[in-house]
Amino acid sequence: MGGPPMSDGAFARWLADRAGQALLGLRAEMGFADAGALKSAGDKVSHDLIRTELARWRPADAVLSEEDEGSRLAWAAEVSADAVSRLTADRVWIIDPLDGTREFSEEGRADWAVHVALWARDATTSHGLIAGAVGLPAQHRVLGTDLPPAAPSMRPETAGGAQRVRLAASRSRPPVFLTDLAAEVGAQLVPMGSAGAKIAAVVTGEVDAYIHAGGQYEWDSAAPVAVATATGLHASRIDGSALKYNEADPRLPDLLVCRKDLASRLLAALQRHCG
Ligand SMILES: Nc1ncnc2c1ncn2[C@@H]1O[C@H](COP(=O)(O)O)[C@@H](OP(=O)(O)O)[C@H]1O
Ligand SMILES: [Mg+2]
Repeated sequence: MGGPPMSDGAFARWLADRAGQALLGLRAEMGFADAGALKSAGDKVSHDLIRTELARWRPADAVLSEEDEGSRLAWAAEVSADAVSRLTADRVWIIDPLDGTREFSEEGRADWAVHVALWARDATTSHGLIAGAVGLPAQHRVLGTDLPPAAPSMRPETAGGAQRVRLAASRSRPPVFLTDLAAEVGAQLVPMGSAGAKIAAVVTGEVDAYIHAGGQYEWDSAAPVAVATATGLHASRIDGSALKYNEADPRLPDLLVCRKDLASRLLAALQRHCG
């Protein structure tokens, strides 16, 4: 029996795909009658699988996973063994075993994802991420930095003028300022679950941008941001500053991911609405 792919990018893809297949199997086995039970089982099955494979194939690396006990704590407050090791480690896997847990539990929805990213101390990128994969099991695809998709091109303008910007946002917790911002820039809001699914939709050109504010953690965006930047997209905080990963405090409450040609226009609008 062969082992998993050796390069970190191909390994991230392999892991995201394996976890995604397990999650599809769980949906088929449990059905949708008990959403709470399906969500809990999904988080656990995917986390356990990824944790086990990382321990087996990358034993020297540290891990930050949404589903680890104490993962949301800032390191300075209450120190768990994992929090200490990841802050001194040279390589840290940042994992969201099931992003869009709510959508995973709703029959027919495909906007949920598995996130596997690798942060490295000696990375030359501003975010520090050197590999990542976003599994979209119900869409039967995995996007990864090992084979980054081509950057989406600008859409042709209509005869009557510029196309409306399609702006993805949370279905359940969109930023309070977003309706006003969308009206100002003439954007159409596209509600969608999962940060990974929304960033994947920007990568594939199904939408033009994703804006989030009001709360999120590093694992919600690490893997999809690694793929987005490998593809040549803009990814930053909503004030334009760099996204940083493997910080002592894992909260990373806001971000903008979009085509590069839209970045200055959207950052200027963000400055007016929440600067
Ligand atoms: N205000 C907030 N505070 C904390 N996490 C948030 C948040 N808004 C969104 N998120 C997290 O970001 C991910 C995408 O959210 P959404 O689908 O609403 O866009 C979800 O991850 P999980 O599904 O992994 O919990 C969700 O929990
Ligand atoms: Mg998440």
